[in-house]
Order: sequence, then C-alpha cells, then structure tokens
Amino acid sequence: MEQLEQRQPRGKVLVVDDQAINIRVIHQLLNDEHQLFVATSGEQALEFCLNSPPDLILLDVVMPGMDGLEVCRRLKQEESTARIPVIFVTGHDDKDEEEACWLAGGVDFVPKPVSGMTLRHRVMTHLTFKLQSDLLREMALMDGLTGVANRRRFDEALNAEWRRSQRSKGLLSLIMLDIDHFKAFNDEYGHQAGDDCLKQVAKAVLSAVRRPGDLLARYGGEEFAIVLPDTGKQGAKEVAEAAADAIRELQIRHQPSDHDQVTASFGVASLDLARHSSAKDLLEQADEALYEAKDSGRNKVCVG
Ligand SMILES: Nc1nc2c(ncn2[C@@H]2O[C@H](COP(=O)(O)OP(=O)(O)OP(=O)(O)O)[C@@H](O)[C@H]2O)c(=O)[nH]1
Repeated sequence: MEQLEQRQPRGKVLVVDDQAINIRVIHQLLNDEHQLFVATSGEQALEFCLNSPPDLILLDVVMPGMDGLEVCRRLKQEESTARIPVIFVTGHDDKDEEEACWLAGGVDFVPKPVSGMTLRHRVMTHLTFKLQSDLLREMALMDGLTGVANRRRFDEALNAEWRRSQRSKGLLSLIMLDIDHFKAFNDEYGHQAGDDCLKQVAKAVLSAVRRPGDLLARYGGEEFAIVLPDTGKQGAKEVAEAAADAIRELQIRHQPSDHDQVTASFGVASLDLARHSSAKDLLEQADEALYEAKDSGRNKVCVG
C-alpha cells in the first residue's frame, strides 16, 4: 500500500452515483489521495464536466433518468470532455453489460461491491495515463522557443472558434503581427539575440491579451497570431494597440530599423458573415491588413 501511495498522482475525480452509500464507500477509499467531486445524477454529471472537466470519472451504470452509458456516450461526443477517462462501476457482471460499457466509451470497469485495492489501483493507473497524455498534448501544442501556443494549436483554436461563432452568430476577431526588419536584427545582433528578442516580444504581447478565451500563438518565424473570441473590431484594435505599446516599451535596441528599437506591424480582422465564408477568409483579411501596415511604414496597426 505504501508503494501505491508514492506512485499515486493527485487528480480531480468525479464520482457519479445516485446512492449515498456508494458515494460514501468510494469517498472513504479515495479521498486521501485525490480531489473528489460528487454528482448524484447523469444530468448533474454532464453539467459538472462541461463547466470544469475532471481528470477521471467513476460512473455508476444504473441510475434513474439518464443512465451511466448515455452519460458516457454524450461525454465522448463533446470535444471538451471526450478525453476524460470513464471507469464504470457496475452492479452486474454479465457479458452484455461489460460490452455495453466498452461500446459507450469506458476505459475500464469495477464491479460492485467495490474492492478497495482494485478501485485504488485502477484509478491510479488511468489517472497516470491521463495526466501524462495531458502533458504530452500540452507540449505538442506549445512553441518550444517562446512557450506560447504553436501553429497547430492556433489552427485548432481558430477552427473551433469559427464553428462556435457560426453557431452562436457571435463575434470573433483575429490579429496577425510581424516583427519589423527582423532579418536585419538577426544580421546585426546574431541569431541568439534574435531568439531572445522573440521570447521578450511574446511575453510583452501576452501581457496585452487578457481574457481567458484569448489565444496568442507563434504563427511561424517572427510572426504571431491572436484569436479573440467574442471580440469586435474596436476591441481587437485596442488589443493590437496595447500589444504594440508593450513591444515598444521593451525598448530593445534595433539600430538598422527606422525606429532604432524593435517594433511590430499588426493586421486586424473581425468576422463579417457577408464577407467571410470560412476561417481562412478571416485569416487572409488579417494578413492583408498586416501587409498594409508593412507597406505604409510599419510600427502600426491596420484594420481590414
Ligand atoms: N533568431 C531567429 N530568427 C528567426 C526565427 N524565425 C525566423 N527568423 C528570422 O526572421 C527573419 C524574417 O525576415 P523577413 O521575412 O525578410 O522579414 P523582416 O526582415 O522582419 O522584414 P519585414 O517583415 O518586412 O519588416 C529571417 O531572417 C528569419 O531567419 C527564429 O526562431 N529565431
């Protein structure tokens, strides 16, 4: 048991059961090692998961209203909850119910009455996988140099926000920014200083991107992109101006540039249903605005 405790990752575990006695048993077994949450119906469990996804779910199969199998199917259909592992806690040990659990998307099942040792080991095993895969996923979607999101994450976020804005007819804006005369910076101060400059610029821009749903990504080379959900043209322009100020405030010396310090050019585009029929159209408009900023003297924000 001591060995188990050393290896145990602490995670958020949601216990879903309509019977208080079952919840109490699981609580006693797991509460010292994990952060436990409880839902007493399928509907409550879905709502909880959509608002704050746990790392693992222990799900009773037979419940009044929505049963565990249906809860699991719905979780697997939803992008934000599909990766949460579900362990079914089953009352019957017949083959049909086992198969139904697999088909609904469960990763495992534990028979009732629950064996403490089995439950704790199963939870530990699946939590370890989940937390490790979260970490790998995070690393795969992060830009190694600056620590902000990478191009892949940006593409995913822009497409997701695009779909969301189509469903809700909501606002969506995009900013593209590109450091001015960066080739000359590298040539003058060296590649290492160039890398350091990129890191500082990313940090400065991040300070202007304040809402939890906003996403700053390194789009490639010395170009960054910002996705701003629920934000119109004026709001996006303000974010771009604040980011431009933050870069100027860094006062990184850049003698070959017209401004003697590192600056960037910005292109802003906001969703216009009459004009854009895909996320690509929005991206192209932001790109055109960026080129207009470059063409008309750099170190400025242009709105498309
Ligand atoms: N140090 C460093 N340089 C990079 C990195 N990625 C791209 N670059 C450099 O960024 C420079 C971009 O040059 P250009 O596309 O010609 O643009 P620019 O010199 O910034 O000119 P304008 O955009 O027109 O103002 C190239 O020299 C790239 O090698 C990186 O990760 N680190």
